[in-house]
Amino acid sequence: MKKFDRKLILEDGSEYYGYGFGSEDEKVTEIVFNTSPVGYQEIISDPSYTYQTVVMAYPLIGNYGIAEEDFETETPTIGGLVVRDYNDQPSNFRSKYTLSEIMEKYRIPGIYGIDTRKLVRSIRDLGSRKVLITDAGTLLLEGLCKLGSYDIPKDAVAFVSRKEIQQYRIPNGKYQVAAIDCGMKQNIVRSLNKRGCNVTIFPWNTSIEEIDKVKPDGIFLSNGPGDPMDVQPVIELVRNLRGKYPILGICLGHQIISLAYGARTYKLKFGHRGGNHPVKNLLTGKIEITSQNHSYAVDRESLRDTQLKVTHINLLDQTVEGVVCEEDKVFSVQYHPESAPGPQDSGYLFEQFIEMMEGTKDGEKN
Ligand SMILES: NC(=O)CC[C@H](N)C(=O)O
Repeated sequence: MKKFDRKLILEDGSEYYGYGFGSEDEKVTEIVFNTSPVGYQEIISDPSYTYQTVVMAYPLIGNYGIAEEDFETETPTIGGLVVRDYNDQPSNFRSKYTLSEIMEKYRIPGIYGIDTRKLVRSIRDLGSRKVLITDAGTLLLEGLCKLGSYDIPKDAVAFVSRKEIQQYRIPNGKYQVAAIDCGMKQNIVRSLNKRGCNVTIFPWNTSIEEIDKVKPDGIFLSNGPGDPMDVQPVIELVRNLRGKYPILGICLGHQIISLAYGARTYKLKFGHRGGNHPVKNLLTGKIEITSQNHSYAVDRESLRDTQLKVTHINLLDQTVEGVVCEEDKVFSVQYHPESAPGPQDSGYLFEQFIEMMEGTKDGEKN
């Protein structure tokens, strides 16, 4: 048997030996798991995974390679990737690179040959926690010291957000959407463009004056990494924008909206990451199968004293998955209607946003 050359050390002292792929960097990150059977390219390039190492519960990863058109961001920033079996010989006519090549390019360490069933169970039992990905020869004590002395940075949104305004215009675009980039996935831009929206993307710390200048029909608040409480400037921005424009928020954007209206957020034990989470739409009674990727959730009790109403709940653990303030034309969801690959049940939320913008265009603006 080939000799192990890399390993994971977790805060509880457990070690998992395997083989390296991607970059050989040593890193401390937070360990989480994702249960989607496909979508590893979108996962490694989703900015929401900044400073996190993802364990893929599905055992075979890499087999369809990497396609130029499928990146969620130009520069992937995920912390690391852990898989059971890595396939370095993709078979797919769209594939341009192997997963390992891209992970090497963006300095993302990978490890394969790991008992991912055991590791996922340990994350479920003990929760998400810090992990060191390192050479197989690193001593356990040395690794534990590194884990203990390193705090995961809180600047993830500032790190991944665009530094300049960027436009994505389409021929005959009917609506102008101003998007606040906290780590925005490209498929959200594609989803809006496809439905007739020009999108102007602003850095996370933009001012309301800058946004007003483009005369938007609606505001979009993006997904993004880290704790929503760490992005106070965006929470403040939403307090000023609400009531002035229709607003749609996704994931981090949903948490930011809830905080702006006075609700609270909290960290889940190990979060929700996968492509088959059932969510109930309380307004229609329908159930959607959704794609999810989050560690934090909005506290349901804390919404009571706000202007927000719960619109969606997760049927696995009853957590809040969507809210609305009808008066202000503000709504948001914790999951991903733009998901690709993934269930398409929730695409109607973009149509709902467009209807709100259409209503406002007709002179209903508050
Ligand atoms: N995908 C996201 O936007 C994630 C939001 C937030 N960082 C969380 O983990 O809950």
